[in-house]
Amino acid sequence: MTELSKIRNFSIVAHIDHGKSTLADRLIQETGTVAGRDMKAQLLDSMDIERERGITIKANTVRIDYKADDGENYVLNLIDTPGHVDFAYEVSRSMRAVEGSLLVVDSSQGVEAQTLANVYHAMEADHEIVPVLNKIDLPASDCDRVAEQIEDVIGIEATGAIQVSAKTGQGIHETLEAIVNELPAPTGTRDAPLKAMLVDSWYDSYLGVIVLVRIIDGELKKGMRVKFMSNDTLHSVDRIGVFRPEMETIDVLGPGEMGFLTASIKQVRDTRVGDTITNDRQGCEVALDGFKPAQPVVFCGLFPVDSAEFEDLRDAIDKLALNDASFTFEMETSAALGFGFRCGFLGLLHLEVVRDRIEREYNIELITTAPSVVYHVFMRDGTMVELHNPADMPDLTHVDHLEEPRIKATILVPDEYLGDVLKLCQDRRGLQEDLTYAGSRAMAVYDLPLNEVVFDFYDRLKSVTKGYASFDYQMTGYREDNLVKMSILVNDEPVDALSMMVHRDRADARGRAMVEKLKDLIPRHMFKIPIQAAIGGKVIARETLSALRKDVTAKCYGGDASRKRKLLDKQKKGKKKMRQFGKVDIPQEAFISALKMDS
Ligand SMILES: Nc1nc2c(ncn2[C@@H]2O[C@H](COP(=O)(O)OP(=O)(O)OP(=O)(O)O)[C@@H](O)[C@H]2O)c(=O)[nH]1
Repeated sequence: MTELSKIRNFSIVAHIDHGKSTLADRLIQETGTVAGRDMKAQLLDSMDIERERGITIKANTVRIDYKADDGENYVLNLIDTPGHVDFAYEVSRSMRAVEGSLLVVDSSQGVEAQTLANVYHAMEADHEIVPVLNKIDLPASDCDRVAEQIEDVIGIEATGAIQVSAKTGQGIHETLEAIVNELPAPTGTRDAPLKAMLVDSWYDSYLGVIVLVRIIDGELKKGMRVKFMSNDTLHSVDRIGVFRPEMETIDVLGPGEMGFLTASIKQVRDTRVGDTITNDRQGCEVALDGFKPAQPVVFCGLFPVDSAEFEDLRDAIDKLALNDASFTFEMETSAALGFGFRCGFLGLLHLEVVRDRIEREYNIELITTAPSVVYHVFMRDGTMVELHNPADMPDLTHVDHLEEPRIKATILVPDEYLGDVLKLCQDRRGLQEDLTYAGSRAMAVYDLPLNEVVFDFYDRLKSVTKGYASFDYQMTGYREDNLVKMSILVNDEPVDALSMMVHRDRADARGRAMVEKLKDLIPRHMFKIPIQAAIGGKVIARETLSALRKDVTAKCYGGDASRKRKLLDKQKKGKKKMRQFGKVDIPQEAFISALKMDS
């Protein structure tokens, strides 16, 4: 057990790619926590996908022993936090488990949108913040300019900021000294009942659920019976330990310390992040302020391309959910796509990560339907229903009005692209809230409907600014607007998987674009096929797919029966990849392509 005054708990906050993981690796390496030859790049990013995409998803932690220049031995607990907007919630909750942060800014780039978003989380958690200017080995590095920008935009003193190259190792020693000397030690009482914060949990196939904890007061020992205060469940602690970064079991964790416990817990869902863990008897009286659970904000349907793989998909989703309590799912059937699941995600990146993992780790090819946000539908009888799927829109005669989720988006962009960014935001029904300048960069703050952002906003933003813009958002609440459900009818039959919610003013343009696209995607049949977009009973756009006149067997001059059969068989095979709608076959790719909003 370590004395409180010798413990420092901290996180690193940074914009994506500014070098957070590289710096963490260096700190670990410099202190000899991992022998040089065991060092692989990006030690803390554990999942393959994280490594490939270079993004950190699951919060992780590592305990570092450091003998400081004052001759004392310190224990430094570094909590790793995800850097992407979708996981802002994980950032804010893990911040509450530590007392300080290193603010890492790439000195060749400067402050970006996620620098701001993440540093605000640190400030909200009352952190002491130590600024670190990274990548000073790069020729474009300009520490004075970036320090000034940090002072201007964030409002923290940065003239004396530590100058670091996580690549060459320069400034790493100074960083360790700053952690010891500038960050506060934790406080807590050893001879009090146990009070520990459940910081995170994940599923491990050997050990079951692993729970990351921060001890506030008291001691956590192996063999103890503990209570999770949110639901009064009791557990026997099998094992406790720390990450260095590999797991090492120890006997006791005291106040101020961070580590893990296992207690034969079967599912991540049985643990609530932010919960308070205490003794089963005579525990602490007041629980820590609970955190609100993360709410999925983007929903979409996942269907197997090959309907025979539905059970495999169910299996994959069950397994993924073991480790990801923020992802929700329920079974869905669609006339067009068969059996699948309607799934809820924290954001688009989260959706992509889950979809990639299903395709890659479980080898199931998927059809993803259009992502939709959650609308609030206010009925005439005064009740409100949440609408997760446009196909479930109630009968309009019972609906009073609709509300849609809005976000506050912060975009940082070099001056020369500002015009394009403002236009993009305007096009997406954005309302400007603020526009300021820091050096040659502009910061625009917009109030936008989430619905206009989930699809391809980020891609468009990247492309109009050649990748120079950075973007971050937070949900702000719901607002009423003139929203309607647009249905698509093929040969006079409504096709549910293609219906979507749109703003009334945009409906005509969307409808037109959609029917034109479908006309290209649906093959011609023996008869004429009208393709229509409609709101309620009113058709707002229409195309007609002309009839196919040629009979495929016509070339066979009646004579050769086997050849004729072969041709018909071939035609039948081709049909398998289609879904029949009334009398019309719609190829599967039509569902995805038609919904893509490339303007
Ligand atoms: N030249 C130079 N490159 C660096 C330095 N530090 C990090 N990099 C590079 O910058 C890139 C991003 O570094 P990461 O450590 O992955 O960035 P990150 O902030 O952890 O990114 P996420 O984990 O995706 O949030 C990598 O290619 C690093 O090799 C540095 O001091 N100098």
